[in-house]
Amino acid sequence: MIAFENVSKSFWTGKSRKVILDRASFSVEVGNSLGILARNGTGKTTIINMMAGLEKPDEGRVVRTSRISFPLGFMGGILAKHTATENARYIARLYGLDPDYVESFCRWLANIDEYFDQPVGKYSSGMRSRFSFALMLALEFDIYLIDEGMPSSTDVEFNRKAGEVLRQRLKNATVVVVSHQPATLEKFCRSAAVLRNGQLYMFESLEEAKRLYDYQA
Ligand SMILES: Nc1ncnc2c1ncn2[C@@H]1O[C@H](COP(=O)(O)OP(=O)(O)OP(=O)(O)O)[C@@H](O)[C@H]1O
Repeated sequence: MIAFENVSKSFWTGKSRKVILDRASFSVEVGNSLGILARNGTGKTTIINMMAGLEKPDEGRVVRTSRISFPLGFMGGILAKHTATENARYIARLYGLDPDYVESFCRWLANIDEYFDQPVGKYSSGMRSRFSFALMLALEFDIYLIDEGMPSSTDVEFNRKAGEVLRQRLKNATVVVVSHQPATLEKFCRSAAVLRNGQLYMFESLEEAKRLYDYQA
């Protein structure tokens, strides 16, 4: 579970205060995948980062009682001067997993051939995003955090394999997806929420959430 208790978060823009959350309380339960609809620039990444523990609220607290992933595509734990092999094995040890399994899973999914043994700093952006996505799926989490859907990969084989692995994972895991597009949420989520004026409004279904989201358009 991830619970936001009276969480406030805002940024000073140089001219005014941009409010992301204003004393907001809500929770994400394991087993109930949640899609959050929010317009661009209203705080999607900030909320996902607070769920992951990468950013702190100004006030209130975020309680996390499950194994929560880093956000999909987050490269913060991957060192550019090390190879994918070294990164995968190091992160496997940090999470108490078998390094051989994590390395071979990432080799299979990321589809970057001999570059797997080159420093990550030499990768194209597509290779980096495939590797970070493979790494996230190799680790076992209760809740996966996804910012704006799947990575936009042009690698057809990767998209097919990654989509299949994600579908398998979601039989047992929960996902939180933030997006400005309802269509992105349809694939993953059971319930939905709308971020609006510093509050997160929760709904049982995406259809209900879309009504509030459309209303403000
Ligand atoms: N560290 C920061 N300092 C100042 N302003 C920030 C900071 N981080 C984010 N912001 C501002 O807060 C707002 C929300 O940012 P955030 O990246 O969470 O939004 P988003 O909905 O994910 O945006 P996008 O859809 O464009 O990626 C934006 O106006 C952004 O400029």
